[in-house]
Amino acid sequence: MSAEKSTAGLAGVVAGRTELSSVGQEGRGLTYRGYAIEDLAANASLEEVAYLLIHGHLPAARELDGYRAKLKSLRSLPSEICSTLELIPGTAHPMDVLRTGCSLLGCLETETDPNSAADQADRLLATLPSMLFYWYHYHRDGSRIGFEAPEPTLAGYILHLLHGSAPSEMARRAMDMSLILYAEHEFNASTFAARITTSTLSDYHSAITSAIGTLRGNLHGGANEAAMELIERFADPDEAERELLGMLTRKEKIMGFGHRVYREEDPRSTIVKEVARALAVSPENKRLFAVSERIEQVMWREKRIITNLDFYSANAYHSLGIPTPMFTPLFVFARTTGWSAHIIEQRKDNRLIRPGADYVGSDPRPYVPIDERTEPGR
Ligand SMILES: CC(=O)SCCNC(=O)CCNC(=O)[C@H](O)C(C)(C)COP(=O)(O)OP(=O)(O)OC[C@H]1O[C@@H](n2cnc3c(N)ncnc32)[C@H](O)[C@@H]1OP(=O)(O)O
Ligand SMILES: O=C([O-])CC(=O)C(=O)O
Repeated sequence: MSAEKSTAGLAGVVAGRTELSSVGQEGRGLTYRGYAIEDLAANASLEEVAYLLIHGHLPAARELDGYRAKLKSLRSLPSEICSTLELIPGTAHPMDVLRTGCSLLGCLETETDPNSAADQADRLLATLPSMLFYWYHYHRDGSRIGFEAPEPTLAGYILHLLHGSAPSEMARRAMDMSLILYAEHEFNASTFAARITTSTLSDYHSAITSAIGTLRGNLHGGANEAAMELIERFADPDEAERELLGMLTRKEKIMGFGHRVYREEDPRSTIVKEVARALAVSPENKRLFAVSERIEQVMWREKRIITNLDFYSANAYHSLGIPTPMFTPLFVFARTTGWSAHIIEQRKDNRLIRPGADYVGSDPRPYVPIDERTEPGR
């Protein structure tokens, strides 16, 4: 591999320091502030993880109760946001809705104290699901939903607002686990975008708006939606195998596979695969799970490329009845915790992030007056 290819996309370049997560030490493994992702996913809730990331320690029972109550009290939207959500077309992508909603919240509740990022994070975490589902229901059937669902957790609130009724315990737990898995991941592209914006001394909402826009693309958060679209294309595992081989021959990218840091295993994929397996109860979801397993087998056999978190998350979300265009917004709800913690960390020891570039353009040349110029190719 040429030196140019090896560092293209900043691959392998260490761009700063963080206490928030360790990713892929020796090609595998993930910890949030030293706690293994396996332990957090099995035992914690998103609120515990959010508190850990943003405030620095796992909350004691009283702290957790207070934190949950605070988030619950912050769910209502200002009327200006509701009116704007009504104006955004129902055909917009939900990621664009969240990007706009976050930006508008920054206009209405502008951050003036850089030490208030944790409070800004609480408000945004609490309101992002309200924004998405207000917009969704308004454009689906004209209803203006309220925000008083009696759900103490973010996981329950998301499912309740989407479906309009209390979720099952199994669904609530699956959503909580998924949010934990998606919460934080070191210097991924969207987090780095948030840190770059923060490094200019910009405000909290600008940093998160940058991050949402960066997460939207298919090479990053958008991959969970693209993975679902792929899985749904195939009637059965044999068709999936045949078509996949063709895609690989044509050098097409298979969404939900590969990772910049993990080479042997994305530990979150192993966890979410079991969540997806448990949720795949209906014949239709069992079929989609079998198709997914075959795609995984073929990718490993042919290319030695692993599933990343996005692949089986797609199956899990589909089984939970979540519309595919809402998959990446769920990633936003979760990653807002990690982004916020990174904004706080960046501010603690800030220096403008501004890398250099190798100039590969023209040699110096004289300016040509406009009446002496010709159009290229003419
Ligand atoms: C939560 C997340 O954001 S995780 C990432 C989600 N994104 C996806 O799932 C999109 C699909 N995956 C990809 O495009 C890539 O694997 C990325 C963007 C995640 C990582 O990109 P990079 O680190 O630049 O890829 P990397 O250098 O490891 O690629 C090595 C080789 O494997 C190939 N490869 C990597 N991923 C895939 C894939 N999903 N499908 C097919 N081939 C792949 C590359 O094309 C490259 O082949 P080449 O050497 O012949 O050019
Ligand atoms: O770390 C990355 O490159 C992508 C990411 O956000 C994740 O895997 O959660």
